[in-house]
Amino acid sequence: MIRFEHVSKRYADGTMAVDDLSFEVAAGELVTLVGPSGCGKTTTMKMVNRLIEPTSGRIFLDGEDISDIDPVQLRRRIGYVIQQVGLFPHKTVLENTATVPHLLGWKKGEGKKRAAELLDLVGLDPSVYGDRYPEQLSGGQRQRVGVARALAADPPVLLMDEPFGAVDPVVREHLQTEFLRLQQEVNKTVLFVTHDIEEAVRLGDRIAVYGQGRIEQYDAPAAVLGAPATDYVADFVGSDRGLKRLSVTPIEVTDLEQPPVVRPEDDAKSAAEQMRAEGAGWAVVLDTSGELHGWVGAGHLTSGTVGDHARRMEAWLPVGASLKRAFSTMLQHDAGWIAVIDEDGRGRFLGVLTPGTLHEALRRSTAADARDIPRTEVELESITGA
Ligand SMILES: Nc1ncnc2c1ncn2[C@@H]1O[C@H](COP(=O)(O)OP(=O)(O)OP(=O)(O)O)[C@@H](O)[C@H]1O
Repeated sequence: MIRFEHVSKRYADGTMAVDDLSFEVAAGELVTLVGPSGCGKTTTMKMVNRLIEPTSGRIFLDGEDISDIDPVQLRRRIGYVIQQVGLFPHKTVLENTATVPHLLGWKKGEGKKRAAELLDLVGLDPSVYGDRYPEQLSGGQRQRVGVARALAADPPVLLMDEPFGAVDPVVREHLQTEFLRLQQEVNKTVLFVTHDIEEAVRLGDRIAVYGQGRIEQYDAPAAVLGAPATDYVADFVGSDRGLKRLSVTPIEVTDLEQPPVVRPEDDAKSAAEQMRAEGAGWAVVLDTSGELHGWVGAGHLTSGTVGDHARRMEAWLPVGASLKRAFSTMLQHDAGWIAVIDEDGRGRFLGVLTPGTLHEALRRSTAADARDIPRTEVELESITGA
């Protein structure tokens, strides 16, 4: 969808902002550009909508060389969101959002209708916020209007330059979560500039880690964290990259252990014998439909049925949740294991994750496999990254 071919940019004063850049962003992909200040991220982005012209090399949009496209036409295909938002102070939120449809000559009613839909989509009720002026909004709300406005003409491509940079960390995380949900719906091709590796990892399908004017690594978040291509990247992602990687590695069914399973109606004493025979101190209690009922310790099973002694299972997660959530759930409930259930919300029990299997799951890192690195070769300092 977007392809850079040997693109360089040297400014008039001789600064080499971007040096022989080649990379490709697939349709519907969200790529984060991350790196220290001055490494050329913004220059890269502004070359896509021709706010800056490259000194050499070519950029293609959907196979078309963008230097052959009229800049005004080009920008209609590309939404642009920046940190300072740039809302018009004397226009209402609804008018601001309808700016591009208005410029495109849509009928007034159609533009406003579309603007209202988009405000809704970014979590701002148009009946509450539509008639306000930008100064009557919080920083986070203004950013949302910026995103809505960029989406108004439904461009296939979005360029976002530190769009959530000016808000506090809590609002920022909230905006990130909302944006990820929005992206699932609108499925744009997105270039997203940030200097925050956490944000890059959280949002990106792929991350381009910039050194000075160059991309040092272009890979999935788990690969960047699990197998940094250079010392520079390792340094940039931080010594706690093992921890960060927990948040981008999902629990998979193959990670799970299968503990002994008993039923609520089972006789307690025979269940205890069965568990001892298997060398297990506890078992998972499932009802007949395979749903998680709770758990039970062998030591309690002295009389009656298993159901009389079963305890509620507090520590559980759906499959696909991140290993970070798994670890955090273990800590929260002071649990040595957590139950993992079906994603569909019907609660079918799939197995348990223990600290040992969690560690293994982190080792197997899908990204390491994708890069043909044998799992056992993936360096893993420890899950605390020490
Ligand atoms: N118009 C310009 N003329 C000369 N040099 C420039 C110009 N614009 C940017 N630069 C320089 O080019 C380099 C790359 O700048 P760019 O804005 O692309 O970096 P960045 O990675 O986006 O940085 P930041 O995270 O601080 O926004 C920097 O050294 C910067 O000083």
